[in-house]
Amino acid sequence: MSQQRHGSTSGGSDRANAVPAFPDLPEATIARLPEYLRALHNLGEGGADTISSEGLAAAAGVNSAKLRKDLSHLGSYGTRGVGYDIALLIEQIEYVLGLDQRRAVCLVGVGNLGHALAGYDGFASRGFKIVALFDADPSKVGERIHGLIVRHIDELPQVAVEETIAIGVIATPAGAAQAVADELVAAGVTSILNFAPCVLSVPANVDVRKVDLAIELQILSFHEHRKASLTALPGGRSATGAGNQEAVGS
Ligand SMILES: NC(=O)c1ccc[n+]([C@@H]2O[C@H](COP(=O)([O-])OP(=O)(O)OC[C@H]3O[C@@H](n4cnc5c(N)ncnc54)[C@H](O)[C@@H]3O)[C@@H](O)[C@H]2O)c1
Repeated sequence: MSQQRHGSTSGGSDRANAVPAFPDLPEATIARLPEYLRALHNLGEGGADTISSEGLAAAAGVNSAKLRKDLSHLGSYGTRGVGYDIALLIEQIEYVLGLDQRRAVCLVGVGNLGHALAGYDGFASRGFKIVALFDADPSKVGERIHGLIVRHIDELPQVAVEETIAIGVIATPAGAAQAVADELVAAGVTSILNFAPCVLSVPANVDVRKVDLAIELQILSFHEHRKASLTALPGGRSATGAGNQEAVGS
């Protein structure tokens, strides 16, 4: 779930040639771009310079026609018989996702989930640095987690300016999440990743994405239910093929 905003930018001259004036991308395409990026990095690290659309689609776990359509939105069509230039495509996707700029992240709520997120190396390796941790519980304030000291939530306005925090992650109980979102917005944060199981109300210029693993499990439960009902049909119809893969959160 998200409210997506598309800014406009002229970009540098090389990039302006590589990517059409800021592309207006379907939400589903935006959600798949990080999957393509991850697959491209893996392929590049494996020594490949180019990749066919079928190869990249298989590595990203999507259908190749969908991948070609997604990449055509970036003005990237590959070369017949050669495929896509991996380094160029990485540059194009990183540009569109804005990953060529450092984005400071803060985390609010340093409980069970917050501890795990604060210690996750995967953010830094993908260009996001958690620069501050906040909690309202005085017994947690001052605790050091992976080199960062937990600060009281009251320090958020000052730290948000000092660290130019762009993205706030909420890992508080649902009952506190709206108040925390309001504090993040008041501190100038315009993108929020919400792990709390609730809907946040935010101004139109603020983007929110929600992560809820329970919802993903409920969707898988639906598919289990559907498969069981198919095999229970007379004649025992059963699903075949490669199965469906969707990235969590897409
Ligand atoms: N999205 C998911 O898939 C997923 C998975 C697990 C947990 N969750 C959710 O994540 C949230 C955190 O779960 P948890 O198990 O870590 O909970 P927790 O109780 O261990 O931690 C919550 C932390 O938030 C802090 N907090 C409470 N109010 C605050 C406020 N106003 N300002 C700052 N900090 C505040 C608490 O002091 C505590 O440290 C819950 O909403 C939970 O439902 C989501």
